[in-house]
Amino acid sequence: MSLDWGYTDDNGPSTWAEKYPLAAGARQSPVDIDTSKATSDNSLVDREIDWSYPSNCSYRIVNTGYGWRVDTYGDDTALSGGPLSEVYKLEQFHCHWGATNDEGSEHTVDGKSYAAELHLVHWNSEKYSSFKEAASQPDGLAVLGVFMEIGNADNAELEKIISLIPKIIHKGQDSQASFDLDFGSLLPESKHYWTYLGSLTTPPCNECVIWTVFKEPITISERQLEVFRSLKSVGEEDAIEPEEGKLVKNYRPPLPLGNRVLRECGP
Ligand SMILES: O=C(O)Cc1ccc(OCc2ccccc2)cc1
Ligand SMILES: [Zn+2]
Repeated sequence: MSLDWGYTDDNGPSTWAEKYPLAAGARQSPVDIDTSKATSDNSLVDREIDWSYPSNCSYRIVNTGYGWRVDTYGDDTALSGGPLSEVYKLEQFHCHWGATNDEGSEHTVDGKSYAAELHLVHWNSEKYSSFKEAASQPDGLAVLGVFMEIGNADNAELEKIISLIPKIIHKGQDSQASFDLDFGSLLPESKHYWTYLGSLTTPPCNECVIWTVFKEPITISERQLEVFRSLKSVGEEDAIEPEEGKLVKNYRPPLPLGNRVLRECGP
């Protein structure tokens, strides 16, 4: 069964616009962050970006066929300040990675890729009544992008998620877990970031995202990244060779920033 879209040569990012016309828009993500083009903006400093996530929450981790995704039940979550005019709720978070460690992030910085990129997806619950409705609005979603670089030590918070991946190797599998996830540990210490108006980085590529990409990466170990790459893009019932269907890459390369403003907060 051929997928509508994916990351292989015949259904990858260069083909998406055929079935998802928004993918050819002028406000697409990701972008290469050309640091020489970033402009400082005091309003970003005056209203520091702020988040609050519960320390203990129940989660569902699912293999979407394009990677793992943790669905949160965002009741007592909140993201505000910085480039945001309203309060946004956390809907889900997921990750993008590559086949080798010299690629994998979606955003790049002066042409440099990181090994992976974590996305925490929030929706504007002050203005809209659902995630779905928000995803059709220009200020509907706020995604925090966190670069991940290879380090010697395992990332302890990510390990709680990684320990569940063997239960969701095939597309469509999910696992319910209630673990004490400290989101703060999934974010870098520094709150310095770049921000710009963009889109979903996967079809339907809606141009509904206010992006905040942190400057400081977090670390992940090579072993942990290999666990991500062990996920499969096909269901358990799809009879394929063991090595086939492995999700070794699920990132979209950068699109032109065009005449969009790229702002930064912090050096
Ligand atoms: O990759 C990203 O972080 C962007 C992104 C964020 C949320 C997301 O949700 C799936 C989805 C959103 C709207 C409509 C259909 C599907 C899909 C992509
Ligand atoms: Zn993403």
